[in-house]
Amino acid sequence: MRTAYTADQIRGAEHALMARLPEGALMQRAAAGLAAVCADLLGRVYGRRVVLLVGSGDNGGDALYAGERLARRGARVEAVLAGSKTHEAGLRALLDAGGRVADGHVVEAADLIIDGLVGIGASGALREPYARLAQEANAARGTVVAVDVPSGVDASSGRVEGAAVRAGVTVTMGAYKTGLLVDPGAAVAGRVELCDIGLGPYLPDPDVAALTGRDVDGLLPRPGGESDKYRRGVLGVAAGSDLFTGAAVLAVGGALRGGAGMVRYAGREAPVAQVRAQWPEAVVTLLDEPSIEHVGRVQAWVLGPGLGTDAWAHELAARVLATDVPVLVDADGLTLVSRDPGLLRRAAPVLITPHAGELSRLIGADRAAIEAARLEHARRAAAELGVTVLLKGSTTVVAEEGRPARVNVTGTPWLATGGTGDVLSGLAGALLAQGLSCYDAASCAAFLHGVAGGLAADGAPLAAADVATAIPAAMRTVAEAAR
Ligand SMILES: NC(=O)C1=CN([C@@H]2O[C@H](COP(=O)(O)OP(=O)(O)OC[C@H]3O[C@@H](n4cnc5c(N)ncnc54)[C@H](OP(=O)(O)O)[C@@H]3O)[C@@H](O)[C@H]2O)[C@@H](O)CC1
Ligand SMILES: [K+]
Repeated sequence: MRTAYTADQIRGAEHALMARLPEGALMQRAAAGLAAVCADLLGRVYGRRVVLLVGSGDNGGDALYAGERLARRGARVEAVLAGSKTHEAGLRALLDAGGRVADGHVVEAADLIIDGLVGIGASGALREPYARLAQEANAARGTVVAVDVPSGVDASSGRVEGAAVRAGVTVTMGAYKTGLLVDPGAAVAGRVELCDIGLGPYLPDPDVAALTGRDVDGLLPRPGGESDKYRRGVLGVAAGSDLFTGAAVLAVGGALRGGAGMVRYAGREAPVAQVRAQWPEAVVTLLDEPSIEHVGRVQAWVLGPGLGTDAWAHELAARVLATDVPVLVDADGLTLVSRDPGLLRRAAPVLITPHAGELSRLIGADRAAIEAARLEHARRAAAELGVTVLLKGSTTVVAEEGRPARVNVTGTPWLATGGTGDVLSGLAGALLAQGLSCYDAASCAAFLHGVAGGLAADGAPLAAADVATAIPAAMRTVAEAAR
């Protein structure tokens, strides 16, 4: 499990650790780690041009001391002093080692640029001249190494307001910051290298966590010798309509590949015909009425993909949500519950799987605001609606009250195509039916869906059905990662 922390949590741990160490020791550890990564990136250090972008706080101090170390190894190090003040001891150390303060534009010609403008002490959008320097670094040919977080990224949320450094590598001190795992911050952090400065024992419970393949493998249900199709978990799927038959086919496909013992599909004529034709494995019930009375027992439901939003669909949604088993609500199901929030008031667990637009209707927030602060809005929705939220998008986030939010780190931009969400719903539903909690089912499904998308795409476009087909291979991939 990769864990990450807010700026305040990091600061608290740093204070506790600093109290036990001589002054400046932590910054020296940070600088040593940073310089080592930079030296690796440069290959040969001697004679290479390194530019330090130095802000007024300790983030600039880290950059200056790392610059000192590189200067001692023969690099030509120049510091651009951007702040109203500068870490004095750090600057002296750099100058003593042969480094210089830059006069004029040096960023463009650098082999390596160290972004020490701001770290966890930043607030709000980058001011000038920081914002201009961030843009110069982004336009330069040299590798950009961010200290702690790329400047312009809010360390606690991943939020970016205005300009931000786009790093090739981020060397983060002591522990991951939440903003390095959540877009848009994650997208500009590049490869993240964790520099151990001894913070571990002082860290509190994490703010967010990201599952690894090993974690997912450990959580996935495995059939035992005495398993039969009923004991392995039966999933009900209420999806599809005469207009949208494909959503039903894709959700059932995701569910069948997700390891459910059996999938019961219930729907209207056209999707029933399609599901029957595509998936002889599914047990299909044609619904004359919006009722699930004759569907048979299930351990969980997927409700909503392609279901439509008419009175018939509303009635079916009400019946499904009136059961006492976990329900995953997606797509049209989300539209129905946003019109009739009372439907979500039930004792059994609910997992909702919105994208930003669907979430905006559910909690009355602006879509762009949700995209900019995904974690905050997913948490808000979980608290306000009393459900588990899987917010889809550039970084998929799983939020549930009282637990650290989970951030998904797998996936490919090729997954942004019609129908992949239906596959995800089927997969997550299958995991729910097998007994995983909403929290674990959502985070494992997001992880596997991302891996399956990568395998299916392999650098080229994919169709949603390919993702469902690739789910077993994704499960084998996480099993191999765990070995
Ligand atoms: N503590 C430790 O033990 C260790 C800490 N370490 C390192 O220290 C970093 C934290 O250092 P920090 O607390 O000094 O804050 P930091 O991120 O440098 O920025 C603060 C300065 O930025 C400025 N500023 C703020 N917002 C701004 C904006 N929008 N646009 C422009 N300027 C803005 C603000 O200036 P002011 O507003 O006062 O002019 C303020 O002075 C941390 O990320 C890690 O790298 C490591 O060495 C490990 C040990
Ligand atoms: K930085």
